[in-house]
Amino acid sequence: MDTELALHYRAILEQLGEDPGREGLRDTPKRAAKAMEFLTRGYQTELDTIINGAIFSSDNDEMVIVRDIELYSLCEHHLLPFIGKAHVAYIPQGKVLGLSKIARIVDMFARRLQIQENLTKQIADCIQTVTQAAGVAVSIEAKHLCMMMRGVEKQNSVMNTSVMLGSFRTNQASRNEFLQLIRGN
Ligand SMILES: Nc1nc2c(ncn2[C@@H]2O[C@H](COP(=O)(O)OP(=O)(O)OP(=O)(O)O)[C@@H](O)[C@H]2O)c(=O)[nH]1
Ligand SMILES: [Zn+2]
Repeated sequence: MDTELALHYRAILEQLGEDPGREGLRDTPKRAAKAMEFLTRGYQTELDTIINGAIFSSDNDEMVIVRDIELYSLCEHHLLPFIGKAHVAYIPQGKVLGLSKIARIVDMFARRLQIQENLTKQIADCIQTVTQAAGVAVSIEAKHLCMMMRGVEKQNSVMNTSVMLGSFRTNQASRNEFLQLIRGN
């Protein structure tokens, strides 16, 4: 029994002039539905489940930075992928977060229909809420297939977005340190 999503994919194939009954396409509606559910699984993700209590007391108040977290998302305008890297930093204030949880938070928001600016802000706000950090900085660089495969067809442009919260907004030195670290200096 095909899911409703699979039936819609079947209708799309018909609209494209294809024969959904031909051998190569017979299971495609089912596969495409499964793939789309995977690519948007962030809608089903519960923050508490991914954090799983991995917040630890610490008196370290120096910047924690996780660089080069790869991300795959879908642009909400064309449902085409955008692909890139996120860099996340925070300045702890009594609590630190399990390392993998930062990447899990990135995925939770990336695996939804997004624009890059909102994705960046949602990650920053979430890390702030979870850690109660003195400051949070998130930077994302990504290439958008909707600009590469279609439309304006620019192959090399990269979009950079960033969000700074708390002391990253008010303290130029923290901001500069973050920007320097994400450039790999
Ligand atoms: N700011 C922002 N824009 C995005 C993002 N992803 C896609 N877009 C843009 O969303 C816009 C949608 O513009 P429209 O004119 O409605 O759509 P379109 O006719 O398909 O536009 P073209 O891509 O220029 O052909 C385009 O400029 C896309 O490049 C994103 O993450 N952030
Ligand atoms: Zn797009």
